[in-house]
Amino acid sequence: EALADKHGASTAGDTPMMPEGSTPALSPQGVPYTELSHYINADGQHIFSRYWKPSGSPRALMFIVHGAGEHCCRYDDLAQILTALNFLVFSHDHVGHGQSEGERMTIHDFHIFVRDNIQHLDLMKKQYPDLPIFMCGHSMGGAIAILTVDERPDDFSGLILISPLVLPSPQSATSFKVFAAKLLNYVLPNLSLGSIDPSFVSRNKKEVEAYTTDPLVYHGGMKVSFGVQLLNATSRVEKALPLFKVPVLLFHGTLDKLCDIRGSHVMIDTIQSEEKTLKVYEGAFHALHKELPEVTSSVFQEIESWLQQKLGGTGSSNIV
Ligand SMILES: O=C1CC[C@@H](CCC(=O)N2CCC(COc3ccc(F)cc3Cl)CC2)N1
Repeated sequence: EALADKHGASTAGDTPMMPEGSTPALSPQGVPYTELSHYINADGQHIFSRYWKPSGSPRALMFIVHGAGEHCCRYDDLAQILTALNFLVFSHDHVGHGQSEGERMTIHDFHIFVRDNIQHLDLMKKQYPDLPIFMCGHSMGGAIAILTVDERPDDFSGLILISPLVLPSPQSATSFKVFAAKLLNYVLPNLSLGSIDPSFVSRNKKEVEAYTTDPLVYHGGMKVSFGVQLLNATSRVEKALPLFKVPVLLFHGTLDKLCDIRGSHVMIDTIQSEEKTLKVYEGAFHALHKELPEVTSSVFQEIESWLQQKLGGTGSSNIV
C-alpha cells in the first residue's frame, strides 16, 4: 500500500473522478484495488504491480516480465534469489492477466504490453534514479522485454531471457495456420486456437500441477486475435535484433515445444551486443525457471554470477 502511494498510484480516497460513496474498482478476483499495489495504465486500467525489496539498500533494479496466460507472482522464487543479491525486484500483471484489469488474454495491439512496461519503468526510475536497471523476460514476456529495451536502450544495463518468444514454434505457426489466423482475424477474431498444453511447460510434475491448479493462470483457449498479435510481436522482434546492443544472457531448452529454440539461436547470432551468452539445456522443456531441480538451480546460478559480474563484482572494466 505504502509503495503504491509512493508510486503515485491512485487510491480510492484521493481519486477525484470517483463520486462519493461509489464502489472502489475491484480486481478480477473481487479484491478492491485500494488494497493492492497497482498503477493505472494509459487506458485507465488498474495494473497489479509487485515489489520484492532487499533487507539492505538496493544496489540495482530487476524488472521481471511474465509470459502469456500467467502472472508475476509465479516469479517469487527468482525474486528471492535476486533480493538476496540486494536487487529491488519489480513486476506487474499484463493487462488481461492475473490480478490486472482487462478481458482475459485479449489485446488489440501487442505494443500495449510494451507501453505499460515503459510506464512502470519510468515510475521506478523516478523512485530510484541512480540504480542500474536489468530486465528478465520469459516467453511472450521475453518478446515484451526485447521490445521495451529496443525503445529504451539507454535505460538498461542488461537483459536476461528465459526461452523467449522470438520465432513462433513450428507447431503453432505453420504457414497455413499463419495464413488462416490472419484471415480468420477478420471474421472470427475470438475463435479459440486451443489452450497451452500444461505438459509442455515443464518436465517437473509438481510445477505442471502448480500451473494447472493456479487460479490466477488463464487456462482458456488462445483467441485468433491474440495469436495474430503474437505473430505481430515476433516480426517486430526480428526487426529489432540487428540494432540490439545491450548485454544479453539467454536460456533455452532443446525440447521446448512452446517457443522454438531456433529463435534464441537467431537472436544470439543477430544482435550486436558485445556481451551475449546463450545457455542451452539438453532435453529441457519451456519454463526453465520451473523445470527439474538440476536445470532450475543451474539457471539461477548462471543468473547470479552473470549479474555479480555486471555489477562490478569482479573483472568489470569500469574501475578506474
Ligand atoms: O511458465 C509458463 C506458463 C505459461 C508459459 C508462457 C506461455 C507463453 O508466453 N507462450 C507460449 C505459447 C506461445 C504461442 O505462440 C503462438 C500461438 C499462436 C500463434 F498464432 C502464434 C504464436 Cl507465436 C506464445 C508464448 N510459461
